[in-house]
Amino acid sequence: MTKQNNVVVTPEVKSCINTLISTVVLPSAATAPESMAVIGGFLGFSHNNFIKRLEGSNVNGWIDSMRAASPTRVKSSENYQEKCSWILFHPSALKVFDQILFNSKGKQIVFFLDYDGTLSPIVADPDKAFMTRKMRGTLKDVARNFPTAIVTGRCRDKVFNFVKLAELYYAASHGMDIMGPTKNQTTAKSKSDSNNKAVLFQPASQFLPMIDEVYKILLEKTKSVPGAMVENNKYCLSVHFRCVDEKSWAPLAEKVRLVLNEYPKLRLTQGRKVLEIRPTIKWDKGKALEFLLESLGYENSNDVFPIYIGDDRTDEDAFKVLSRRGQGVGILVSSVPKETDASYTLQDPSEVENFLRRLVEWKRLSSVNPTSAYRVVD
Ligand SMILES: O=P(O)(O)OC[C@H]1O[C@H](O[C@H]2O[C@H](CO)[C@@H](O)[C@H](O)[C@H]2O)[C@H](O)[C@@H](O)[C@@H]1O
Repeated sequence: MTKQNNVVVTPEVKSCINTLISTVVLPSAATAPESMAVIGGFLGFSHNNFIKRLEGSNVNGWIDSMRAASPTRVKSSENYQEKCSWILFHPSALKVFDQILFNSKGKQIVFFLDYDGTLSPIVADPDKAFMTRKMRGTLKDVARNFPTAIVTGRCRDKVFNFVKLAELYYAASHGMDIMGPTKNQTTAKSKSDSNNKAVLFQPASQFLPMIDEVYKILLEKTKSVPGAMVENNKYCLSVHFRCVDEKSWAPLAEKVRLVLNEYPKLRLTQGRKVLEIRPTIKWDKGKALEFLLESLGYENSNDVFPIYIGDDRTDEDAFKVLSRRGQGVGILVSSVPKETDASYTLQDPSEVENFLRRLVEWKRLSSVNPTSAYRVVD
């Protein structure tokens, strides 16, 4: 493995470069894919069709964005070239595992993990997004070795019922409900709630009545759309359209828009086949990450190496924070090219489990024999 201009050149990357050189750098005019361009010796491509913000756009914009969440298949050759370009800039975290370890040298690794699509596979029924037993075991070991937080759009109770580990931090409802570990002593500044749990921060409490009200209205308004489902995530709401026929996406989006017109203090964002309704406060997963780092005593510290793993658009706020701070790494879970501020990728939750397991194993070896700490642990 070699490193050129910040791009890690694995054999896979090398093969991609060769393919790209033959098909893009020296293309015949007829075959050059429109979306790709040679930029300063490197290859880039337009991702505009992958991400569009819903806020402020009209209903047609919303529908485009809902479609963009599941891009239609491009021709397989184009798809391969696009993927090659993407892999160059966002290599697999498993392939650059040693480099990540090297960069974390002497620093405290802190884990931030999204839930749906990261620790559990995406399934049609949100109530059945179970984590495997293997993942839970690995997560338990991760938390034994590193401060670990689940950062999710789900409400705290629901995600806790899936994860069932009291030793973790939970930043639920897109970070609007942050709780510390209840099992072991935590160094984070906390106060106790009525159940004697270490509640750290709930910046949107005043929105609870409004969210409840809108939940009831949306349940009523969307019940005529087959497959639509409204989920109450306490400080935010999810309107799922994964099981809705594409023909009904526009009417569904219109119904949601009409309801939100009456609530200017709520905003709409989008996740994976889901419209997310949230308070307009300036709070997101990125802010939650910063809050937790501060609570752990790493506000202005260079001695910390946060690793954030997530699959969703909402995780991009956290990737941006890491890239702005120049600290740690963001890892996007995706098997297809997406616009992202993450540095690395993992394909699916089983690769996430593999990555976490390797870090636990490295930690075990390094405490047994500190000199072996930065050797490959395959
Ligand atoms: O921040 P996350 O932990 O990724 O939560 C984001 C949303 O995840 C859930 O929805 C997603 O997963 C479902 C189960 O696999 C899937 O059916 C749905 O299409 C996905 O969007 C959750 O149900 C939402 O409430 C979260 O906001």
